[in-house]
Amino acid sequence: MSKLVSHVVPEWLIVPNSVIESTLVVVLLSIVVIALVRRIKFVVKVNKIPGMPGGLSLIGNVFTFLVPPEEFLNRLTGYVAGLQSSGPILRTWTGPFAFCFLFTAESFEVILSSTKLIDKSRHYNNVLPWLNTGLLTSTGSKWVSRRKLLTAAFHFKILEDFLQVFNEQSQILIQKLSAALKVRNDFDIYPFITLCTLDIICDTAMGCNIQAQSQSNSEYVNAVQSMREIVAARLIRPWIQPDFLFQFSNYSGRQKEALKILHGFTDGVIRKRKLERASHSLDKVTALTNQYREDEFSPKKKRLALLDLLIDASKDGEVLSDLDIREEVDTFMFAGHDTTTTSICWTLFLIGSHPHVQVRINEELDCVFGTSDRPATTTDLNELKYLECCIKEALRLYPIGPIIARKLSEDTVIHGYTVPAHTTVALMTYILHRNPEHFPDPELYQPERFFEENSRGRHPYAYVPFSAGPRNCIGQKFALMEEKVILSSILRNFHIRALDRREELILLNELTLRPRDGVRLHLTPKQKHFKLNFN
Ligand code: HEM
Repeated sequence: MSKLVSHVVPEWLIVPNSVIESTLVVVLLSIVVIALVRRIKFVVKVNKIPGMPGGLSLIGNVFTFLVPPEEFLNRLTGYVAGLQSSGPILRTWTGPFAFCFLFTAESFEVILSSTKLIDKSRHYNNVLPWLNTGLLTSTGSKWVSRRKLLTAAFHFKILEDFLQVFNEQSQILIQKLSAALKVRNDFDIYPFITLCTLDIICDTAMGCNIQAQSQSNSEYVNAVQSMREIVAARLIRPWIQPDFLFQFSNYSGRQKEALKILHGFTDGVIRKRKLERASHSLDKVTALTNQYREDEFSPKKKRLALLDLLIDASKDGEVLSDLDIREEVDTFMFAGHDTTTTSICWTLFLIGSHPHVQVRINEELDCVFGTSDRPATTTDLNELKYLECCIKEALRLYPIGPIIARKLSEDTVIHGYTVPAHTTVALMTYILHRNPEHFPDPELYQPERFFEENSRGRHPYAYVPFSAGPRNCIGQKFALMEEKVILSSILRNFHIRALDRREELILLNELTLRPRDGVRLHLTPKQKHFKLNFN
């Protein structure tokens, strides 16, 4: 063989095996040394930042936070808030991963206003099997182009179109609550609101009516619920976060089943919508917006859905494939219903715990609607200013995303400390919103804080329930509009009283910050032409 080679390759080009081997060893060693030096430099840089006490070498503060789910948020926020006096930024290690907790408006501004620091942390990976890299999870040029495209979908003209859905579904909700009242006056309102917002998001995102409020046991509704639970479970159980370990857990099979239903459903809706559009020769968004038409899922006239905009923008697969469309529709399904449900429930709980706030809302509702039971118009919603302050103040005390996490793509100076690239920064909105400098007596529920005259001069990053900057919540106007319609419908029909006290509630930071045992309310139907006065 070597004779054969020597015929083909000149003698001087043949390198002895020993030289190849030693070169390989040198190259490998150099790679290891470079990686080691980089790692040491990284650790030294991170450790210059004021750290959390009690960390162990190699595993850091992992055990500090290894607590049952219902204790996690309390433990974390209690710990970080208690250490605020040691500095405006706090570093910890969980295993090999460096974390910095941020809780000041100034540090939030550094991260959130940046157009470069847009990478989500690895904690978001748990939703990838469902959402793939849609708007919530994507980064780089993909996120930039999708954000531009999808911003059009939240144009106020399109939102006005959705008002009809918000009103229709709120009406069904009132019927469901009235029916429930025939059995008992106190109950957990959470499941009622969940099904209502699920119906709304299906209709507005996909243009189909799944009638979750009427058939709460539908396959799709159950699959959404399953995924919600699985993603939440992975968030608080680090050992099932890596996919190769997750596949051995009990959740894996359940996730496969749920995804089959969820993706199958979205695929089906996209296919049918495309066929419909082809048969109607509807390829322009404007044509669709102006032309309401029959929908196979519902006998009623239908309006434009977010899906239509995506199909339109897809340019027959040139710009977006069916898979691209699906990941965005799924993202809206995920980001657009649990969030509003939780926010509505917290607002109801806080209004129901503060009778004087409810009296003021009733006065506003009387002023706007009188005794009429007509649906809400855009003008009505603009006039519900006090109700809006109630929603905002609830989001201050209970931000739906109490922690937002980013992975730094470059070294970043925060409060004079250089936080190196690859560190995860955890923005603690829950603590930020309780800073007495911005919100005196921070634990009090005072919607008046958000009156224009009281908000003037407040740091622009002191209140960020929808995040802020280029990666803020794309659905915030949608959310506020939907919440105002649902809340005003409930409060026009019922007087509410919260049955639990705030200090008794156990908070769970799953996908959203929610009370573990729901929101128990006592509902009393309002008499027509009879004004309730609780002074
Ligand atoms: C009260 C209701 C809501 C709250 C409090 C809320 C809050 C947030 C927050 C804090 C973020 C940033 C998350 C992060 O950076 O990790 C976000 C992003 C997002 N939200 Fe919302 N959200 C709400 C409702 C909605 C609705 C109704 C939709 C859609 C219909 C929606 C769609 C999205 C999307 C797609 C993103 C990702 C945006 C991007 O990265 O460009 N959200 N939301």
